[in-house]
Amino acid sequence: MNPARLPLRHRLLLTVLLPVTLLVAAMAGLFLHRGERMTQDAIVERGVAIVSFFAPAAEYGVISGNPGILDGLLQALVTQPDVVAVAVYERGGELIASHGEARLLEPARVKSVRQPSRLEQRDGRKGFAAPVMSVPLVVDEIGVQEAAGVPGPVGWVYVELDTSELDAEWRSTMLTTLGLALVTLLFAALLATRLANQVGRPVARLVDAVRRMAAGDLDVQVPDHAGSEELRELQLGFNSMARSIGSAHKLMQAKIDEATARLAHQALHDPLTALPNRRAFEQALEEMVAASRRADDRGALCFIDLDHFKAVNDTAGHAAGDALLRTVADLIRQRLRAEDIVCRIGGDEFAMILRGCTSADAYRIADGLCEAVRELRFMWEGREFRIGASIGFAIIDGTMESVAEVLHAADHACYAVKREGRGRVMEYVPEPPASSAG
Ligand SMILES: Nc1nc2c(ncn2[C@@H]2O[C@H](COP(=O)(O)OP(=O)(O)OP(=O)(O)O)[C@@H](O)[C@H]2O)c(=O)[nH]1
Repeated sequence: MNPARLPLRHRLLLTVLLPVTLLVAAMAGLFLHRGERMTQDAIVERGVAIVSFFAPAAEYGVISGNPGILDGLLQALVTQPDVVAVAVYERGGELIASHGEARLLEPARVKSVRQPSRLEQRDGRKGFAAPVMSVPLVVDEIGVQEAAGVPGPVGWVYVELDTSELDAEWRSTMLTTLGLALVTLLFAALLATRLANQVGRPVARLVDAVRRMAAGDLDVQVPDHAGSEELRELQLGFNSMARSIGSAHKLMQAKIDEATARLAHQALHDPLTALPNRRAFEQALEEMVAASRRADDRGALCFIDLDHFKAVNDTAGHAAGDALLRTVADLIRQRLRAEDIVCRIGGDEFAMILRGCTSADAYRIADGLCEAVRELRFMWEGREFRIGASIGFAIIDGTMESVAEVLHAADHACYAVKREGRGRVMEYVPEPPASSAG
């Protein structure tokens, strides 16, 4: 596991807890180890001290072989709080006197002892033994003095101590130490968790918010109440930055939507008259023709070509021609029903798609328009201009195969009006099929 890949919160926890745990464990271990050694050493020292004192004191009793002499000494020893058994052996290994119940006593081992020492320890007890040495005296011309040479032991003493109370005390000290170490670790863990939460959580939320922003969620905000002032500033800064980016994005999106709508409108409308253009006209006509073939939906396509429009352009200029085109567009628009469509399909050419009408209806509407254009008095810089309109129409009733056929029919009718003198309305009449020569 690579610690660098851990989340920040876990890394903070690890950084604080690992050294603290190691330190507490090392301190507790050292304390327990040294404490135990010192306690055991003190007990051994005491046991050795007791047998060291006991051996010379028992010398006379051992040499005399009289247990009665040793009795008082043994009684005094067992009154010591931790001394539970004492025993005295003579040179041959025979037990001379004893007191208390010795559990670890092995006479053979006692007799092998050459100096005060610990023999055995088990079940909360420790056994100590020491040789009883007798220093023989010689009487010479100087007086009474110790004989030369190393004498052998004349007997042995044995003392057994009960250390269970000390052991229990030591166990309790050990448990207290371990408990303290545990409490210290828990406290450290609590502080580390708080620290990790105070720093790690806000940072994790910020990271998450940045990711959501990158994924397109620009309304994202983070809570701004982190414990540390620097983090709080970071949170507030992020929120204000996110708000700015969000509103800039919304503004930009609104402009894009507006531009897109404008482009879409421009693509389908004539800039001069604001009427639907040729493209929109073709779409509308396709729908109308499809509807007429699908259902019994009748309509009419009218082509309007202005008469003598060029004269206005030539006499009063292009601006006048433009103004006149706008006037005529308004005129046609005002005369149409809501369900009808009027488009500018060329220079001075307009087209109307009339829905749900018969041939008579279409004629009436077109004728009314023709009359209105004829009546129009267009004024430009104090001069009056008059124009006319030639209108040809074709009925859309599902009998024609295609849009092209309908277009051709209306155009044909309009051309016929132009040819026959302008200024009126004519319906397209299909030519009768050529009769077969009889
Ligand atoms: N002002 C203006 N003139 C245009 C525009 N588009 C085309 N024209 C002009 O409109 C005229 C149309 O020509 P015609 O239809 O032959 O002119 P007309 O006098 O109506 O002829 P008839 O239809 O035979 O009566 C041309 O002179 C074009 O230059 C435009 O957007 N603005």
